[in-house]
Amino acid sequence: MALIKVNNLSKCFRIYPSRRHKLASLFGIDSHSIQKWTLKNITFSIDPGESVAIIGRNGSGKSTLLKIICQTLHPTEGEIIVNGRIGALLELGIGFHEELSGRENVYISGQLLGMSRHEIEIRMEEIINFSELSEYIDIPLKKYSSGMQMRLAFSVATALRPAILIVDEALSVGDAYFQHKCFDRIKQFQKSGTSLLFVSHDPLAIKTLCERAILIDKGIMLADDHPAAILDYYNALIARAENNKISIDEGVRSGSGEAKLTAVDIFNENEPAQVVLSGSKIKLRVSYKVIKKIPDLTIGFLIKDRVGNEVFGSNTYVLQKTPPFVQGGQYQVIFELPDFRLAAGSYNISVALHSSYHHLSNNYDWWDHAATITVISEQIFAGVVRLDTQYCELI
Ligand SMILES: Nc1ncnc2c1ncn2[C@@H]1O[C@H](COP(=O)(O)OP(=O)(O)OP(=O)(O)O)[C@@H](O)[C@H]1O
Repeated sequence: MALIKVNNLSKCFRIYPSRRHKLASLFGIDSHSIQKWTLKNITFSIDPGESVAIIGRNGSGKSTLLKIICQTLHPTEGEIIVNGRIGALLELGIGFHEELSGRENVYISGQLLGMSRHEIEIRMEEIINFSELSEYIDIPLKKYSSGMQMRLAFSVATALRPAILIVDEALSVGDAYFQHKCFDRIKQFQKSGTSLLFVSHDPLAIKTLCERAILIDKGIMLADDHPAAILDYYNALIARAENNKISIDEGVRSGSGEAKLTAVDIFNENEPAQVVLSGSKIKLRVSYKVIKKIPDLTIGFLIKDRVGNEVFGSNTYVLQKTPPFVQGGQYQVIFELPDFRLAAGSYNISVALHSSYHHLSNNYDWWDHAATITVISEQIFAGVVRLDTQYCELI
């Protein structure tokens, strides 16, 4: 018997132009709302012990689907059958009360997860120990950082081994140490037969924890396959969206236009790539044309992580190279990064044509988010870059 069965499920939200209109709808007066279908005809089932990732771009409907499975939202159409106790770690903040202490929140969210007060009391010490928040457990939650809230939420959600563990992206809020602790517990549960339903943008975590993945885009289920196949599909989807965005949205380009970037492509071991293994050889190919006479040319790139932190940048000026810049010429240059040791995650690359060291002097063309790259890693390390580490013992 399937643990979760989702049959032709659709969800429609009503959007009101104002609070007043929303309030009026409660009294049966609704002339202004519009319908927004967030999920359309989703059908799949999950067997006991199966671990499945839900993958999709922002706003594609993943959280809505999980909330329906957890029964905190009702579907508009279709049915959902759940045969087993759910342990859920949804978006941070759900079921938590800022004014109450950590301990009081454990009682409330534990009960929301179907535990009795007695069951929570028995497990309270273990919940607090796992979260490592004993010093803070009796102060109001509003004093907690988001990482601390995540610790508490995960500890409660996993206090009893559930038949199905549902983890939304909340885990990514925690620090690397606690994330590992969570992953260890998830793996232990999986070994004991718990099914996992996991929403993440982290390809490595998906491949490590799940044997199946479902891709949702704009509320429609596009595919249900092995994680590797789905991640390829997903990356193609992102790349297409990025390209579209760039061609239609001039806001991501700036510059005086004397020289123009025409394409930015990433190659991994000579093959075009969107997903690369940490430590492999990356080539960044920059195509450009020189439209007007310019005094000199510097080509630079800047790699940022998905929250916008600058990870690494360089340019032809600091590399002491002079790229060709004859008026009317069309050129391609390659930046080779032979040991691309970034941590697993998604990065975007901005590229610029300017003069001298910095793009603030004569910015010809600045292309923000010109390319995106997803790094997967077989090695575990903290931070954004894997540095060579030697260990020796002094006797
Ligand atoms: N209560 C609501 N009322 C109206 N629209 C909503 C509501 N909840 C979600 N939506 C809309 O439904 C769409 C899907 O949202 P959802 O949070 O499920 O996407 P998601 O795939 O989880 O996105 P993300 O990766 O950004 O968390 C979004 O356009 C969102 O604005």
